Amino acid sequence: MALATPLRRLLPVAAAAATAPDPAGPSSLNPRRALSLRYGRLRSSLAASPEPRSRPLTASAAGGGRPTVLVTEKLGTAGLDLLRAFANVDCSYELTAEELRAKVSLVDALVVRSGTQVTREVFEAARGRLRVVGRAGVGIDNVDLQAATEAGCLVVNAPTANTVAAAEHAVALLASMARNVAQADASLKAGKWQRNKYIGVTLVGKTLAVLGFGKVGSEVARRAKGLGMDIIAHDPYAPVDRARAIGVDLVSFDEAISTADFISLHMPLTPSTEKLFNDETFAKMKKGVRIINVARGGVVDEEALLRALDNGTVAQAALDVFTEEPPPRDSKLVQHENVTVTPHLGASTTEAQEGVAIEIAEAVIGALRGDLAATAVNAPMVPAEVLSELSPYVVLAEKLSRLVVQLVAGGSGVKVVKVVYSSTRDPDDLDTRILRAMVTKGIVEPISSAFVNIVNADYVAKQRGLRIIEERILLDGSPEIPLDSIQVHLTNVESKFGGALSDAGDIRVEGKVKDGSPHLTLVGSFSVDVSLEGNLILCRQVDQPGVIGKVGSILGNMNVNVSFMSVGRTARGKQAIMAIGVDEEPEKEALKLIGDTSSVEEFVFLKL
Ligand SMILES: NC(=O)C1=CN([C@@H]2O[C@H](COP(=O)(O)OP(=O)(O)OC[C@H]3O[C@@H](n4cnc5c(N)ncnc54)[C@H](O)[C@@H]3O)[C@@H](O)[C@H]2O)C=CC1
Ligand SMILES: O=C(O)C(=O)COP(=O)(O)O
Repeated sequence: MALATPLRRLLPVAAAAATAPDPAGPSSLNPRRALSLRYGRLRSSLAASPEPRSRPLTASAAGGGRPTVLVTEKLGTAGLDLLRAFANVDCSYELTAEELRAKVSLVDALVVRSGTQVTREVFEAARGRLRVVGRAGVGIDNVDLQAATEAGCLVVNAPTANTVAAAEHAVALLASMARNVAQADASLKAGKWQRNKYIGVTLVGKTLAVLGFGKVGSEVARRAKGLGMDIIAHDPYAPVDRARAIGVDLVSFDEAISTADFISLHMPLTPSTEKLFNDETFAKMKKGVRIINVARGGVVDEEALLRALDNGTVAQAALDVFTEEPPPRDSKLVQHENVTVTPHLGASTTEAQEGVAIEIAEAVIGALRGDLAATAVNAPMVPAEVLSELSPYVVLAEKLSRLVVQLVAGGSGVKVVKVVYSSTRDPDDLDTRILRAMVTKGIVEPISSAFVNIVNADYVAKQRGLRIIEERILLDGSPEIPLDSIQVHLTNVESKFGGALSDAGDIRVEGKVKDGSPHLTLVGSFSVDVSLEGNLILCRQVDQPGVIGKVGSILGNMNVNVSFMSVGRTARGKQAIMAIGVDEEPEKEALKLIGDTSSVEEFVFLKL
């Protein structure tokens, strides 16, 4: 079975890592990244930029050291071992909502299953410290994703390790419902022998409609085919080819529910699937239909199901999930004689729980280290190869943006940022979402208390009324190198350094990656070439002998080490810009002396 393979390969490797944690850090703990579709390291994508305002995910908010992970529901031991090798782990089960809110501000990551409601109040109570929520399973309907995104908190799930378990449980419910296994078992244990009462129905030749033809749904279809059933499926987003390959016809919702003898639900709970099964839809079903729900209770209007069971439209139902979990003790649905129930056991096999625990532990550790998780639910999914290729440009985009925003004269209010990418690559071959996020980070963080990362960049930009316009210049040449240069323009703002204005009146800077590190290559209309490291002084002067020496001596006399210097001029004897990289921040006195130097017309000190 295709789905079993990654899991089989994962378990021995991860178990070895768990027994022999790498003392140097968790880098050896994530071998699976190479096996499945994982995403490469990208420190600044999540937080780890060198600026003090950023909060590296590895450091606890209490001041460095190991991060702290709160686990609120039972997790497989191999996953816990992985977490413990990397972080302080607090396993506190069955917390009340109030207890969870009290604890969450003390942790960097939270690991939950379906039983913990991670609400907006939880994110608010975290007061910015919580960086990652790991959902050890598939459904993330118990996590307020919008609130997580606004808080810049990454949500990751473990989408593959429990697929087979959920599919097997659906098939178990299908067969036991058809043969009244649970009811007959209870009857016999109560001392009865009711062979006539528990006559069942056969599965062979019956039509099963799979609603939601994703990972679990397609595995259910595969298995039910083996039982001799005819399978149809409805899923507005499923590829026809995948269905055809398993011998399943994709049909409309109405056709699926009106022709099926059995209906198995496998879609997520979302606003559009909530109570999708209601009086109206039950009325369209074949009389005597049987329903299995291993997805989410909320996709069914439970009152309507009860009515459909009572009037015989639905002959039987098998339910693993409920709108409210656990359901009320006196729930008429749970007590109904034609309903078979299990307490949300779909993912509960030993194998699935170990797999899920490892899958989520790896995702949480990766996220805390600053990797982009493959299973991020509220961040753009950028493949590993793309990330590793773009990583120097990610640094460049952020540095250029940090620099350009410092050139704005106070009170101008940045509203529009134009980012121009020059590349030999076709636009379809260059994914710039991560670069755009870093531009937002670079623009917003120096001028506000906001913390921006890949998770919340677009949200923060929108909230602040900041428009990021991306443009492309297609260059001739080989597409091996993803980008030649990045320009960042700020339009409709005044600059405190006139030399940074382009002919169009925008503040404009351009950078390139040289030998893997970011360089500033253009300021306004002046070509320069300085490494974007440390701090930078930009001076505009009339090009004439001696100016460089004078400024250099002022810095030298003040013990400020010059790391780079580059001069760009329009023409000999005309305007020039001197870009000086300095390791230390010069004293005010030194800056004043630079300003007083004859021929220096303006200057600005910038922190990168
Ligand atoms: N009972 C349990 O313990 C478990 C429950 N689940 C639940 O099963 C569900 C499916 O899980 P996976 O297959 O892993 O997810 P998946 O994301 O692979 O598949 C879900 C499918 O539902 C489809 N879908 C979305 N809206 C739909 C609609 N209106 N009508 C029909 N199809 C629609 C999607 O296109 C997707 O193909 C989730 O709700 C998950 O939480 C999963 C594992 C264990
Ligand atoms: O993975 C899912 O969506 C599940 O429903 C499993 O939930 P659980 O982790 O067993 O609480």
